[in-house]
Amino acid sequence: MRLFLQLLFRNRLAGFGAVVLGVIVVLAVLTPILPLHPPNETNTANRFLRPLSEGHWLGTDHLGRDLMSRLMWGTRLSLAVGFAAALFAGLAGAAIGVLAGYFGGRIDNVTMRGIDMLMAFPYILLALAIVAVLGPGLMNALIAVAVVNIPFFARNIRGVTAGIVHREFVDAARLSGMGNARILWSEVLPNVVPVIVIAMSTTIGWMILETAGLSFLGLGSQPPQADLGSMLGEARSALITAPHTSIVPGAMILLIVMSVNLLGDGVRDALDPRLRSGAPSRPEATTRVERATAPEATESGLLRLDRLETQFRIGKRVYRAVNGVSLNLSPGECVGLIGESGSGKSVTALSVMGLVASPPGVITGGAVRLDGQDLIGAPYEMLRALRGRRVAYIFQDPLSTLHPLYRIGDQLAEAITAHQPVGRAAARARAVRLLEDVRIPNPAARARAFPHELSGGMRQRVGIAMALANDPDIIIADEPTTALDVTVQAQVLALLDELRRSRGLAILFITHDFGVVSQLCDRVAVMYGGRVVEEGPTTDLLAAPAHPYTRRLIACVPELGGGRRRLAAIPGLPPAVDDLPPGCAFAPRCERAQDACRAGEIALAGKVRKVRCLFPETTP
Ligand SMILES: Nc1ncnc2c1ncn2[C@@H]1O[C@H](COP(=O)(O)OP(=O)(O)OP(=O)(O)O)[C@@H](O)[C@H]1O
Repeated sequence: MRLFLQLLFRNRLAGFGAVVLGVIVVLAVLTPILPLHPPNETNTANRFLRPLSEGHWLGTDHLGRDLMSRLMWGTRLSLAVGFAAALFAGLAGAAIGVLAGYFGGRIDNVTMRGIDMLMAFPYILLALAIVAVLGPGLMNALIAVAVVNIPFFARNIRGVTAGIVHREFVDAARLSGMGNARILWSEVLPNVVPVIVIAMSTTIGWMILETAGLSFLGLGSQPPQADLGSMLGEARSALITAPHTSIVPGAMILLIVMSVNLLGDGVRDALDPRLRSGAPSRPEATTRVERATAPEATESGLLRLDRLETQFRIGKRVYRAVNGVSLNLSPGECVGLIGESGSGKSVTALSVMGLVASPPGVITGGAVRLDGQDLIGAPYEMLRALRGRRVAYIFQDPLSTLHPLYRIGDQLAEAITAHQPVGRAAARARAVRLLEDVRIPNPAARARAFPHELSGGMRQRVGIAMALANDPDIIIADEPTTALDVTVQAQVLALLDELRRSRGLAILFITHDFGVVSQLCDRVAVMYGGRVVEEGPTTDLLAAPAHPYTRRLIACVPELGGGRRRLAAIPGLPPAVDDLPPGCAFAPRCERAQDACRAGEIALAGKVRKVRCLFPETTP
């Protein structure tokens, strides 16, 4: 709740809306005890008094009634009707939507066709028809406004529910023996409630306006009772001679609807978890760069990362995800980047092509040089031309990177035409050849399949084919085999190794599996708390790890046939990157740590074997 309020008030307009609406609601609630004239007390001798007249701050109307009093009572009524209509429409629409989306089939068909019929009538005409049948009156206006808004909620919620019911956690609930009612209550509803709240918060303003509209036409509140719409309706005839009688209720409607809408937008942004980590704005096309100067190039290489720093800034917190990483990748070389979850491997990889989402990501220092050319801060068009063509990515879960509604052949062809001026037929033929290259059986037929029709291993091969589509020089593979079983994993690794050798590809391979590293990588860099703590040729590093963290990490790996060896889990937890300790980040978990380790910066020392440790296990 605190986080929600923080996010809400970080959006200044939403905060303004909340304050204005809060004041109006408090005044409306307190109206019966405020020292006001009775709202319906007429005094024709005092007709159309101007604002700031004695005893009547806002003046009087055509019957001499105090406008301030009528405004407060009218606001109270309009707010109550607007909120009640939104609540009614929201609950009824959500109930219909959840049931239709969850049960699908005939229930969905019947209810949604009914909803379609309601939507086929012009909105206001339907409201007028309902009031005509029920008769004029505020309660009937409320019912009419609520009913015409039910389809909006029903359709929205039905769509969200239909998307949720096929998700794995709902299947798991079914498998665990839960009944429909329990699944609806504990699995579906919690996912739908934020959508209902968001839809309600953004429609309350409309409902207040619509009720005011019906009252304006004489179909809502009936004299002498005042709501904002009926006040406007009564003031219509004196619009020119006594404009304040219209301006007062009109300004209040404007204030209420504006503040409700601003607040509703803020609630929507604050409830949307995707917007929580960043300002409610569109992500930038490349990662934002706030770098003072680029460091001097120290070594040459195909891809060279020099003291790269990437942070996430969320409110006042700064997460130093990548904290001065240097790496070198030569043509045909495979470098492994290994470390515990959260050590900054993926953010390092994404920073290379400016793919870290901004906000909240910012590259604050260092350089990424491709053939000597610095890519940090490069124009978007240049990065776009390089992405996929010179540097391609393979991600862990191909199901989330492949478009579910397009055939894989078409997606591959699209990746090709994004960078190469070839026709559709040539791109399709090349797509089939790529599938063949990654050893997919019957590639021509498979090119016509959708991603969900392939097995996990095959999907990952498609991911590799996609990365190869434009003959890149470098592939950055972010845990491409983690989701696969060991046999498929071995096949995919063998394929990557073969492709590397046959095409001279350089590979940056991110993993937390030393077995994979030893199979594939020439060199390996170990990351901890956003920094490289050890680096060197794979065989040397595995045979004699120098950093205590590397040694402990290797000791965590179970060995087949290794007897009843005790698995040594590393005590403690990885550091929070928004609160890194001074000195060595591993010191709090290290049995060799001494005071000097906590005193200050420790350099990555060495030439071929490098280690960032004052008391290494072995001298590299
Ligand atoms: N959008 C974000 N907002 C805030 N912090 C983030 C965001 N993305 C990543 N981080 C933080 O950056 C740090 C590095 O994350 P990263 O994804 O690079 O870790 P990783 O080593 O690749 O882990 P894994 O092996 O689990 O993928 C983590 O502490 C993570 O919490």
